[in-house]
Amino acid sequence: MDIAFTKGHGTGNDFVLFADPDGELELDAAQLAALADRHFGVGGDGVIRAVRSSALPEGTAVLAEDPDAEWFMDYHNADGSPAEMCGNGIRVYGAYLLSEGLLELGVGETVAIGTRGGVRQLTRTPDGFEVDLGPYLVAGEAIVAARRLAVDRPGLAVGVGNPHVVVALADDAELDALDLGEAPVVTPTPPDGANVEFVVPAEPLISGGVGRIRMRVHERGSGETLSCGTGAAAAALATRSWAGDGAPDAWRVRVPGGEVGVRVEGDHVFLSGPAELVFDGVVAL
Ligand SMILES: N[C@@H](CCC[C@H](N)C(=O)O)C(=O)O
Repeated sequence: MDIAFTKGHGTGNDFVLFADPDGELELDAAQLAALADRHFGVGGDGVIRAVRSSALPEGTAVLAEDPDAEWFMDYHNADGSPAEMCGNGIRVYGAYLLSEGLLELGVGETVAIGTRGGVRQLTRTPDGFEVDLGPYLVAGEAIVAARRLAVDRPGLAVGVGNPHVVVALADDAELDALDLGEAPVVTPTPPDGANVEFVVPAEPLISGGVGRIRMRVHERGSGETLSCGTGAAAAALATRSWAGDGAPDAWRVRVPGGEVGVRVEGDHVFLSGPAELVFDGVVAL
């Protein structure tokens, strides 16, 4: 079977995207992992299928939540496992729908997109997209061990549609020394696994009313990546909660692949950043 794909990324978090509007291509986990394989396939941190919500069983709940959510982001990690949400992926998905002529959206306009985590509102901005990640939950403590981390550290569980555990480190040297080639061990084990973010404050933490942090991430199902949008939101939310009263609502999160913006409004958290399409091709599966 030949699949026409587009390769895209958001701050270096890269994806293989393909269109299957009517839900005719049900790829299994091994086929999805083969697409994402960096040696034997196209290569990516995840695979995104553009499919109409009406063509999927999950779409029933999505369309009940928002009948305007015509398109569903069918997201899978590099190992072929499904995930509820992808913050970088949904921006790249927006760019892909536009480039394929499947969506019309002017700057400042918003579209509803279905995901396994529910409907997300995606707004086109002059330099990319902003997504409303919805209501967040900062709750639950854990202990995290990682290679080259001298002592285990406390972690804070954050839910933004998908599960995260955020760990504060002392400084850049400690962050740079981490070996994320192996998954950090989180205790107690999260029932559905977790993405794990390690953060350090910038110096100063807050300038011009904006909080600034650096982050590295080990993603569930994908390993260490150059960026994770939902992870950046989780990292900003955790740092904001540690900072206490008076902490800013706006954050800039530096990741190995660039920088994204996070802002908190009420009980919702928003993520903004670029979305790049890099090349198209056809791959035989
Ligand atoms: N890179 C994504 C998150 C992708 C899903 C994640 N690995 C999970 O399993 O929850 C992002 O930008 O948010």
